[in-house]
This record gives sequence, structure tokens and C-alpha cells, in this order.
Amino acid sequence: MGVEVRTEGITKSFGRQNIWQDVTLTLPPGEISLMVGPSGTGKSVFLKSLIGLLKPEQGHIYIDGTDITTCSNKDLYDIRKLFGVLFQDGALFGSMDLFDNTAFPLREHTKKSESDIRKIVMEKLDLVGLGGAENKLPGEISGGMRKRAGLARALVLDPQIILVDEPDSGLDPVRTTYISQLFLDINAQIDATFLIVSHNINLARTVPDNIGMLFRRHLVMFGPREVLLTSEEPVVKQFLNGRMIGPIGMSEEKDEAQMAQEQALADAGHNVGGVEEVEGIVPQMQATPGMPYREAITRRQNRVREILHTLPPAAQAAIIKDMEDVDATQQIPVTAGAGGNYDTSYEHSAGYEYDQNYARYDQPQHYDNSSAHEGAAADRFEEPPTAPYEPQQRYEDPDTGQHRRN
Ligand SMILES: Nc1ncnc2c1ncn2[C@@H]1O[C@H](COP(=O)(O)OP(=O)(O)OP(=O)(O)O)[C@@H](O)[C@H]1O
Repeated sequence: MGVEVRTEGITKSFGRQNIWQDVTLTLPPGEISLMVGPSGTGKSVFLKSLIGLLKPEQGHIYIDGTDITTCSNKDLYDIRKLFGVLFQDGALFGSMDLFDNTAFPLREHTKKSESDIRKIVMEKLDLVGLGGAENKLPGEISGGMRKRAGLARALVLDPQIILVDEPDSGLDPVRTTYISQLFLDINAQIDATFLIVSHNINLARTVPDNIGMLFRRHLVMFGPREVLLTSEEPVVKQFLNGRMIGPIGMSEEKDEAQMAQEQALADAGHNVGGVEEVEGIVPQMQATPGMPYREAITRRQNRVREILHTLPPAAQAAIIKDMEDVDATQQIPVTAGAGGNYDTSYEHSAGYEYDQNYARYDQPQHYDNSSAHEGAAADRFEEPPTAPYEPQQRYEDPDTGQHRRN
């Protein structure tokens, strides 16, 4: 099973620019967590800090109990072997084919024979759907394929923690869903702890077990997916609905006057963007049928049962419904140990002890108005040529009465 990642009060600045401060959270072992937040809020900086590529000025980062902010270089080197990292563009070597790119960490960090390496590489390339493409160069394949190759390479050392930076950047929504499915399938197969960094709303709604949000130099919230997906916190609601109305502006600055002006426009009927306001929870994606059972589901159920009474009522109700649905459809072996027997009185908020800070799964909801800045634009990719698309539907030509393709 994947290991626990815990940050305690970490603060990171570059010169005088503070990126975030006092970030405390725990990535539960083996579960999939996602960090969202507007561009430039320091999601990638957070991810790089977890692997020790950047060092916070304050606070501690515990990886499986070892504090990587104080440990020796040798210990940090060993800890890094627990990680598999998928960077935005796959970070492949342009002159190496996919086989050599994927084999690279094995050749660098192990003494495995070439025949063992071949076996592992082909297995991982198959796993990400790239069996048969091993002789291609990164420049000859699409952006989606490059990301999958990067994922295969991230998997070869059997990581216990997988960090993924913006898996959707440059990908269309369909390819983004395919790669999301891969994350769930890989999580089912190797039970690693995942942290995905993204600002993709669909991904946030359907993939993770837990969600966090960074905004204006603070962790606004971190907790079970149901907490953020039912949150009334304005910045969370605005972000998850992708609308202009709310605290997030074009740059990070947005004052009361601008908010009032935008609200007036909206009240006058101006379309403020975003899709229809999505309330509540859409079902979480599951591992593909035939994959091993995703053990994180049961562990999370037991874990969330323990903290249920500390969560806001809407999140409680959503979690209870989800548990009932999952129990009914998947007959999950619910263990009595960790959380004890579930008390349905929670459903009616009896014994409800909601605390604004909901225990260790949230941060105070504070963010200020000072500036940060916008991040980079997404890359663009082109798919390799395939047979032209043939429309299936035929239409009757109103002039001739003949059937023809559209
Ligand atoms: N090595 C560095 N030196 C100086 N500043 C940096 C460095 N790395 C990141 N930054 C700054 O930190 C801030 C946060 O950047 P980061 O890439 O983490 O944001 P992000 O939330 O991941 O954005 P996006 O969603 O656009 O990728 C930015 O202002 C960026 O310029």
C-alpha cells in the first residue's frame, strides 16, 4: 500500500514573493487526492516541495514518517525512490524512443538485467495502452501518448506515491477522461498514494477521493471529495462551477467594487460564464471492470466514518448516500475495526458537532486580496494521422429526396 504524506505548517516564498503559507494536510495512504486552485496559486510548487525539489522555509513534510525538510541527503535520495512523478509534458528525452525513455529509471537506479528491464518496460507500456509504440520517438506521437509514456516511466520503479502535474494540460476532455481512468485503474492495481494537481473541474468532480484547494497563499480546504463538492464557500463554489462571479478574478486581485459590478451585470442578465451551476455530487469514476478491487474505497469509507460527525451536514449526507450506493452495488467488505459500526443517526445530524475547522481535514477559510499572478498557457498537441472520420448518420436531401451523408 502507498505511504502517508503529511505537511505541517509549510510556507514557501521566492525572494519576497510568498507562494503559500502554513499549509497543513495529510494525503491518506493509497487514496487519490487532488489539489485544485486558480493558475499561479502554487500547486506545482507544492508538488515539487513534496518530493524535495523545493524546500519550504518553514514547516515539515513527512513522507512515511521521515521529515524530508531535515533528513540527510542520502535519506532524501532513498525517499525519492518511493515517488513516481508525471510532469505536464511527460518530460521525455526527445532523442530516446519510448522504450529507452521508460527503461531510463531502471537503468539508472537498479542493476536489473536487460531482459528483466524489457519485461518491466513492456508491461508498463501495455498498462498505459502503448504496447506496440515502444520504438516511436516522443516527437512522433500525440501529447496524450506522451503523457501516457511519462506515466509508464513513472511506474517502472513500483512507486508508492504518484505525483501528477496537470494531466489535462493540452488534452481534450475525452483524452483527459481516458487518462483519469488510467489513474483509477493504476490505483486499483498498485494501491499507491496519488496527488494530482489540476484546475480541471470535470477531473475534480469525478476522479479523486479527496480534494484540496489553494487560493491567495492559503490552503482554503482539504478533505473528502464530498466536503468540497457540497461546499458553500464562495471561492470553492465559484471555482467548481467555472464562473466569473465570486472572489476569483482575472488576476488574483478582485475588490468589493469589482465584485459588486459583476454581480450587477449578472443580475441584469449578463451571461457570467461557466456551465449551469452544478450542485452536489456527481458519481466518482470507478476502476475499469476486471481490474482488482480498489482497496482505497474501503479504507476511505472506514476513515471517513470516523470523522463524519465533524463534517458539514451536506457533506455528511452525501457521504452516507455514497456509502449506501457503493455498498449496494459492489458488496464491499466493510471492516468493523477502524470506524466501528456506522450510526445512521448522523444522517439526521443528531450528534452533529460541526466545527468551522472540521478537524484536521480543513484549514481556516481565509484568503486575502493581495496579488499573486497568472500561470502559463496550456501546450498544444496534434494527434497522429488516422483514417478520416466517416459520419454514421445519413440524411435525406430535401431537394432531391436522396439519402446522403452529412
Ligand atoms: N523556481 C522558481 N523561482 C521563482 N518563482 C517560481 C519558481 N517556481 C514557481 N515560481 C512562481 O511561483 C508561483 C506559483 O507557480 P506554480 O507553477 O506553482 O503555480 P500553479 O498553481 O501550478 O499554476 P498553473 O495552474 O498555471 O500551472 C508563480 O508565480 C511562479 O512564477
